[in-house]
Amino acid sequence: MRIPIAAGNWKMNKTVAEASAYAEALLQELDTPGVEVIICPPFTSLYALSRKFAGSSVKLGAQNMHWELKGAFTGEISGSMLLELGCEYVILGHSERRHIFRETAEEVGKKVETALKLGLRPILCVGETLEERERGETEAILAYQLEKGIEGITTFSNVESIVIAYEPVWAIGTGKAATPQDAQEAIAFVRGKLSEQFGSEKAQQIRILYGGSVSPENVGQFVNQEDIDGTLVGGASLDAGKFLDIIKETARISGGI
Ligand SMILES: O=C[C@H](O)COP(=O)(O)O
Repeated sequence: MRIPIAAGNWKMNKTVAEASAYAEALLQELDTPGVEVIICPPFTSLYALSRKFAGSSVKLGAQNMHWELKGAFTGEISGSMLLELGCEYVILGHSERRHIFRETAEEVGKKVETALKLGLRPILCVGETLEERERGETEAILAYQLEKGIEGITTFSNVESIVIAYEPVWAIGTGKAATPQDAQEAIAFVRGKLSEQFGSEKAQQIRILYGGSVSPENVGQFVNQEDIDGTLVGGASLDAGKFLDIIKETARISGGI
């Protein structure tokens, strides 16, 4: 049984004061034991939120990290620094990192490898652009990003701790979500690739999320799909009330595991 996830990626939003107020509002209302809730704030709010969420079921994630543990990498943050701040998860290879900051698939793979070695759980994002989809290249892109993302981890036994997020680039922040059928198809393809790499038993344990214009209104349709184990939410996670609705709907559709 794969426990569903509702993960909020705040991107570059919220000051420490705003993040703390959000955490208080979330904790006051949160009562959904069947869903794993993850908040990924900017680095600057991680320490404050780790204190707020201590003793609660809410998990903390970062939005990026470097593949090296320390050194002359101005402006970067290491996985061990994230662990010290109480992070359990780290988003890697988000499309904004790949497209705006030109992160390569190989670099993402190095980060995934380091995260798993440290015991940090990667949320590895994969997804095609609109042009790639229109050219019929969706599966080729997913296969490539996945292959490079996981190629360093075949020797590790904790591969099931990885989470994959399928985020079609054209659906991110546009209000135009993928159809649940298209998302299911892409995610089933990803699970098939994981199965080829790690065997079907491991692949069945790995959670795969959908991300891209998820809202309280459409989340149920995604979580209802056979291979979709939750959502990675951007814009709608910035409002504690909306994110709570997404968590509740995820719990309701998943049958309150
Ligand atoms: O990581 C989250 C995604 O980029 C989705 O963002 P969005 O929900 O604002 O479309």
